[in-house]
Amino acid sequence: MNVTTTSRYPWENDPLLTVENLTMRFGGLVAVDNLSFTVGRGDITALIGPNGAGKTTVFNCVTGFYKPTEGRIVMRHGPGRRDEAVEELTDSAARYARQEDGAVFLLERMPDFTISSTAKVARTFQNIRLFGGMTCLENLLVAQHNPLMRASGFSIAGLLNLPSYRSAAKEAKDRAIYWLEQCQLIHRADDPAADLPYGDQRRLEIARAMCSEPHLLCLDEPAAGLNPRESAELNALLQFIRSETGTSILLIEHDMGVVMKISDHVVVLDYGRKIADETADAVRNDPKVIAAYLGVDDESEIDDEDIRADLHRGEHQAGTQGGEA
Ligand SMILES: Nc1ncnc2c1ncn2[C@@H]1O[C@H](COP(=O)(O)OP(=O)(O)OP(=O)(O)O)[C@@H](O)[C@H]1O
Repeated sequence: MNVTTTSRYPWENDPLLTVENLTMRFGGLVAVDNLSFTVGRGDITALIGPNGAGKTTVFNCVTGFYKPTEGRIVMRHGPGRRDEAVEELTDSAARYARQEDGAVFLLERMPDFTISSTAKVARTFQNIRLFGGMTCLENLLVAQHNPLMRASGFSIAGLLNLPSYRSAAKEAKDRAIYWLEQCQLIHRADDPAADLPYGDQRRLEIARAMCSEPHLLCLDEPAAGLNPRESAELNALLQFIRSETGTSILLIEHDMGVVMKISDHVVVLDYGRKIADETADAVRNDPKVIAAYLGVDDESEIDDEDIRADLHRGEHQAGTQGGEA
């Protein structure tokens, strides 16, 4: 049975991911300090903060690259909070539990490859990690290696080219072509990934992640190094992904033009701690956020036009986003 609660924020009523009291220490350094936040189902949630605030460390914990020092990271398939199922799972030794209409996962217990294949969390990296010598199409087919291996019966059906394998292989290719089209890269399908301009490589990484049909897409600075036209194309692509596939997006981004235009919800970190957790509108006017970006301790001393202007980039368009209360 799902417990229904009504919260001030829509993302708390239908959470896809909850990060609960997450702490990550590296020796004496506390990179993430007792952090809790929620990613709403179908939302674009941004994680922002100054350099070294702990954003990538949070991604690495969510995607299983790091095992958190403390804390719980819950992923839910299917609607609702599923509080009872989450507590039962926590009390057991299991990593995940399936229900009739969904499943709950404790990501801190799962190895990284099952977080992507079973919990359906995909990610891109701050530094592009494509197979440069493979074509764009091949990069997208490699991303679907797991379902293809299953369909091949781990060799026999594939070797004999049985109908079940042929149909899985066709589906994988169709999916790859679909995402190349959506990312405006279909004309580069047979070119080596390394030959693509930087902005195209960033979109190819997103296409590759989408081929695994994730419920949650984690993007680490997808707008880094993009020119204004490419940033606008990225905004359109992320909004398309949300509206057409329902995939939720968790975004680390320094480009406030991207963050403020498309985010339903913004979480702000500073020195590993959460200092704001609000709609984009509320965050851009928050003195604590402006102070963190300026690196000043006394909020009353803030009067920096550049930071204010940066946080207000995209304000007009943000007002049109449905998720922003
Ligand atoms: N593997 C590691 N070992 C030791 N310290 C680490 C490790 N990974 C991150 N850190 C430290 O943790 C802190 C947070 O780093 P993190 O990369 O998460 O910040 P960030 O907010 O993503 O920064 P940026 O915006 O510059 O990418 C930093 O002080 C960093 O040096």
